[in-house]
Amino acid sequence: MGKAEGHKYNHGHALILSGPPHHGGAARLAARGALRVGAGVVSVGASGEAMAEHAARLDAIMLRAVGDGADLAGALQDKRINALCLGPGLGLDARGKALVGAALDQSRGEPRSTVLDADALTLVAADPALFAALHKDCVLTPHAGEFARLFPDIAEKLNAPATIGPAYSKVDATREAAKRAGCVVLFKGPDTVIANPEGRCAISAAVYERAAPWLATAGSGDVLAGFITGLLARGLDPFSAAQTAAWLHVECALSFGPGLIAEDLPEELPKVFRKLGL
Ligand SMILES: NC(=O)C1=CN([C@@H]2O[C@H](COP(=O)(O)OP(=O)(O)OC[C@H]3O[C@@H](n4cnc5c(N)ncnc54)[C@H](OP(=O)(O)O)[C@@H]3O)[C@@H](O)[C@H]2O)[C@@H](O)CC1
Ligand SMILES: Nc1ncnc2c1ncn2[C@@H]1O[C@H](COP(=O)(O)OP(=O)(O)O)[C@@H](O)[C@H]1O
Repeated sequence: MGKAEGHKYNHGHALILSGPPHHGGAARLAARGALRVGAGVVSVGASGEAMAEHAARLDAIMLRAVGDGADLAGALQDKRINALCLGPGLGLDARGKALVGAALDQSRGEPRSTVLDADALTLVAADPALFAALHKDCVLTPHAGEFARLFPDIAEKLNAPATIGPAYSKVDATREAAKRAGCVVLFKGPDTVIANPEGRCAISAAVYERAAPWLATAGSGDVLAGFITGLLARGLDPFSAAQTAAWLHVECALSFGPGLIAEDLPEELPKVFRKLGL
């Protein structure tokens, strides 16, 4: 996690796509998370109408005009952009859907590491073609509601009362979902489960001495999506990026304590890194 050498582009360029004007907070939270976790460059991609709002709120984070899917495809000609995040505050309109389609389009060659969260998950759940376009460098970060939209049959099995043992668990559900999606799935909650399509699985539990109920605050999931995107930009593989981000997310909450709001999470990272000796 330490930054031993190199210039900013050696630490990756993360692009966070934002949605309509007046809904930019979630994307800015994700961008701040990506920057604090160590991506060398972070940009927010916004439509023309949303640029002024972002410009008034961003300094170290750069801004790039991304009006539609073609603009995103154009931006991705820049191979230094090595991680994408779509979903936080993206919206469910035609532009949001076109951006998710362009992000997942593999016809340009090597697929980009891509975090799909929030509205992007709802869009993927509603469109079989988008679901089919998911690839091994994607990370899906559903909460329970989004998980049920994406994998209704798996959620039904998970939520059914167990009549004979062993019960079908959140670990079973997340592994099955990752296999079906063909990518890493991070199923959020106090008992966050991360699985990859090959069956590898990790649990990031925020319970007992690691209980962090303050994480149940608007926007904390957006910051987690940003942490994962930043770690992907830094070159971690999807499973390691998701696992490390989930652990750091809880560490930041524990370090800050009660009263936490989403904005505090990225700002707590330097303290957590110092404690780790980085
Ligand atoms: N500061 C900002 O700018 C912020 C902006 N944000 C942005 O807002 C947009 C909408 O995001 P969203 O999360 O509010 O709505 P969405 O997921 O579409 O539906 C929520 C419904 O799902 C259900 N549900 C079931 N289980 C659940 C669970 N574990 N956790 C949560 N929900 C659960 C539940 O239904 P219920 O269980 O109540 O029947 C609930 O009514 C999106 O773009 C996001 O990025 C937010 O990130 C906040 C900060
Ligand atoms: N009681 C809890 N204890 C620990 N972590 C929690 C708790 N409730 C929610 N979280 C975590 O907080 C985050 C909430 O994300 P999400 O539901 O997407 O909210 P938002 O859309 O407002 O950002 C997830 O990382 C989840 O694991």
